[in-house]
Amino acid sequence: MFRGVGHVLGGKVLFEDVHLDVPPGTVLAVLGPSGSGKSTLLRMAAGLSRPLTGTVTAPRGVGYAFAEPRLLPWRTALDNVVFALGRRPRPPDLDRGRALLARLGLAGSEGARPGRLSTGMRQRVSLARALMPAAPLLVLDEPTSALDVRLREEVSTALLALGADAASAVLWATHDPYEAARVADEVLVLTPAERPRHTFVPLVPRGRRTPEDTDRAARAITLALTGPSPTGAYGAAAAPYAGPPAPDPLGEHT
Ligand SMILES: Nc1ncnc2c1ncn2[C@@H]1O[C@H](COP(=O)(O)OP(=O)(O)OP(=O)(O)O)[C@@H](O)[C@H]1O
Repeated sequence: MFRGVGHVLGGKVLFEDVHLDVPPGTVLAVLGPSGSGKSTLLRMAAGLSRPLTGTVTAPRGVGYAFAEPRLLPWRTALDNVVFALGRRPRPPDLDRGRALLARLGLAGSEGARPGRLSTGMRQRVSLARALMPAAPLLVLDEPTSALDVRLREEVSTALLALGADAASAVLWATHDPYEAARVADEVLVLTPAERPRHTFVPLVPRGRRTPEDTDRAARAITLALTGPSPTGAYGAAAAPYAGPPAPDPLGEHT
């Protein structure tokens, strides 16, 4: 997907020589301090902008949930969701749209316009819209940032079931190391250090991950975000995680 990608914005080098692949059915979480380039990298992955150096191969279909919901205010929640198809919705499309909204806790709000919804509800409508096309690439820019703790867990579980477990490749930007450690198969940290500008944190496959693995990985990610030597810090903690990701036995591929 990314081959030797580097980018500069406003005179600041955001990343350089990034190589990454996100296989179908897996989640790559992207973390980094505010302004480190997460959204920029996500837009490139979707083919919405070009890198200064290197190449990006974007798939044909992309479901994208931007950091701000960007809903059409004159359309209902359901109309906003099915709008993602870019064609006149058929009855099965409307059924799928309703089911996605229900899965994200919005049953009963299908007919509401965005102005009548809370910030967290609008965020979930935008997530349902991104899921609607069941695209090969799902890009989620801080998808749970407007949700309370309980909803964060519920919505991230639903996103995994409807995204990665349905065979999409998922790019998921977040500020939360614990969320990344729970949902991702691999983590890309845009580091505040000058060198390296980015580091990858591999994780125990989701189907085999214990709560202790998640806690350990969250600490490793936090170290990568803050520590001067992320590779060294993770190296010690990472030994039990080594090995390629195995298929998630809980995943229901359709
Ligand atoms: N159009 C632009 N022109 C110049 N600089 C820009 C432009 N867009 C973004 N930037 C800068 O690029 C950097 C990366 O921005 P980006 O939105 O990708 O960061 P981010 O990691 O997603 O941040 P946040 O966590 O705050 O959402 C920032 O320093 C930002 O100021």
